[in-house]
Amino acid sequence: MYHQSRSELALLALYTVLLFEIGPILRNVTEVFLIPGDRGIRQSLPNIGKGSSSLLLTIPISPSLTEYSIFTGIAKDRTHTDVIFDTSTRFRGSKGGNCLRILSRIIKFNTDHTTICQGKKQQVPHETTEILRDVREHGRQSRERVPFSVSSSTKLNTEINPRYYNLNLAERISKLRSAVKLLVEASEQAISAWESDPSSASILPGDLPKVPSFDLHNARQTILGASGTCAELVQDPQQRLFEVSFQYYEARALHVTARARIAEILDEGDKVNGVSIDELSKKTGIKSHKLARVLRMLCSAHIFAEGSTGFFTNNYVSEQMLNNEPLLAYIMLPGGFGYDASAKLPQVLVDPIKSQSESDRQAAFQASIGSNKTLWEWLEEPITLPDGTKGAKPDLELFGLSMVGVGRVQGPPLHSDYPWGDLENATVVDVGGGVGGMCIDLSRKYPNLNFIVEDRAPVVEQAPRVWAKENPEALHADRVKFIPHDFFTEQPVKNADVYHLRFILHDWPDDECIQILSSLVPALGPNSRILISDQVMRTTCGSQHSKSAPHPLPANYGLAHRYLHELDLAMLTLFNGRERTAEEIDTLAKKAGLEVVKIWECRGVIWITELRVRRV
Ligand SMILES: C[S@@+](CC[C@H](N)C(=O)[O-])C[C@H]1O[C@@H](n2cnc3c(N)ncnc32)[C@H](O)[C@@H]1O
Repeated sequence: MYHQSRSELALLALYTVLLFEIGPILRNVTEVFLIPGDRGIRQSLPNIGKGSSSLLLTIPISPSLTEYSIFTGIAKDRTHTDVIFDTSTRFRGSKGGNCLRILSRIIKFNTDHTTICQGKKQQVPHETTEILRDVREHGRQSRERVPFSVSSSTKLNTEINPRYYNLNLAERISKLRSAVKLLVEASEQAISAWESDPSSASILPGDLPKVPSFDLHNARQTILGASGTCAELVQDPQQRLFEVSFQYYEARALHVTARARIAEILDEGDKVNGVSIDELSKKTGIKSHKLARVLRMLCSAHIFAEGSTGFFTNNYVSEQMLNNEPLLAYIMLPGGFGYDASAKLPQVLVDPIKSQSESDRQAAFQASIGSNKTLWEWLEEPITLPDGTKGAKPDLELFGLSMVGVGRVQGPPLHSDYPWGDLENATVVDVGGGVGGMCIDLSRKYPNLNFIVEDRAPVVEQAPRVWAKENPEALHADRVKFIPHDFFTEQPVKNADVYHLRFILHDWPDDECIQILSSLVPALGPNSRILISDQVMRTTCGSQHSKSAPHPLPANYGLAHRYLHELDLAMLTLFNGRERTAEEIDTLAKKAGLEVVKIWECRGVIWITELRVRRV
């Protein structure tokens, strides 16, 4: 009786407080902590405040007003959005449980989602155990932190401090529902695109990727973006940070398997039951349990499959590595000098001189090789071969081949989504065109176009051999010429219809890009255009130059944009270069006397930005 009246008294006080003082705040409550016992709350509070939880207010069930004011005093210093209940030791028997139930009615939260939080090393008092049991009897989890639920009718608070945006549960729920809806709708779109064109659903190893229909492309972007948004909302945020921090091991695992040619070994073995890890170990020389762990990491990332324990097969993703040297080269490229350079990036970014530098001789790459040579100079440096003679660095060949690999995968949308066909028998000058990878593909698709491939002398020297294999007709019909040319000097081919630069500007800092573009200007005729084939960076904030992803996805489709950021940081690491936004390209263009007239959004990661002489 005594305890009953004390608890009722406490509840009355609490009810008054809830109604007049904290009622409005409770709309933002995202988590509830149940702190067992007076001593417990003192021990727990500091931990809660410093740890993972968030705390706005303590609401002691204890009738002790002194204690109450201590707790609210602490709470007032914090600007979080949780509630702590102090189930005082004064509540005995099952009264604590009753209090909890009554409270749940008053503030309309569901005790299913009450967080039970205990202070460190604290002994659970008898009555707390009863509360826990009481909670459990109602089909709840106990002693575990469970998110506090807000009814779906709860209105979103759009006026919350953005700092605590992610703590607003109502917003989180609404976002998750919208992301799942997008995921379902976009998946149906992808399925119907696959059903109307089954060849769009798969790609055979070695085939050029098919350019997807616009519907399928949009659906893919949305599915990836929505998956990322769902993961962000449901995953433990601290665990997510750990995961990203260690993510480079996924890349390392892929490099190991590409180097060891695992896909090919699996393809030669038993495709139904899989190849045993012992056999893989024998063929690669990598100790079996070590290789198994590397492979299992990739299986969990949906690359390779382990059908039964210790037996591996290729899957739809890993089989793309079969007999595809250019693709393998591009996969392995970031695993060598690129990876070594990336290890220096954190250090270089805080170096007072190097961090401020925009020079392509002061990037992380130079810190990793211990000299100020550019990547191009370093690649061309001869090395001493095992027989004592001088020869080319293996990285040089790998780089050349990898450009073919990336071009094959990312090129097709560039061929389809720019109106090359309207140019009829135009001349395309490929500036820094390598051996002409882009032009080879265009020459096959548009037989009326003519090409001039320009690059540094040692590169263009290799080009005729490549064309003789890839498109001998174009070579014999004199549709292609090769000119050694340094793109920092004036363009020798005048009045061409197209000056094309693929994967060029992103390799260079701004000043060099302005110089490259300025060197083209004197050659431009009235109908000349410059086409830049590079990634056009979009941020999560969106841009007036490209369509934003549907709400609630990040404007740039988040996860779908991941590779673009990876490349952007690779360019920073290797050259102090960058992948640029439309606004940044426009700024460079203007400084060179040009302007962006159109961004051609292509159905892939690279887009085409069209520049013309600036109208004054
Ligand atoms: C990333 S690769 C791109 C190659 C080609 N555009 C493609 O898409 O496959 C950059 C190219 O720029 C060339 N390059 C670097 N510096 C150059 C310069 N000063 N003048 C001309 N080409 C240069 C390199 O030899 C290399 O072929």
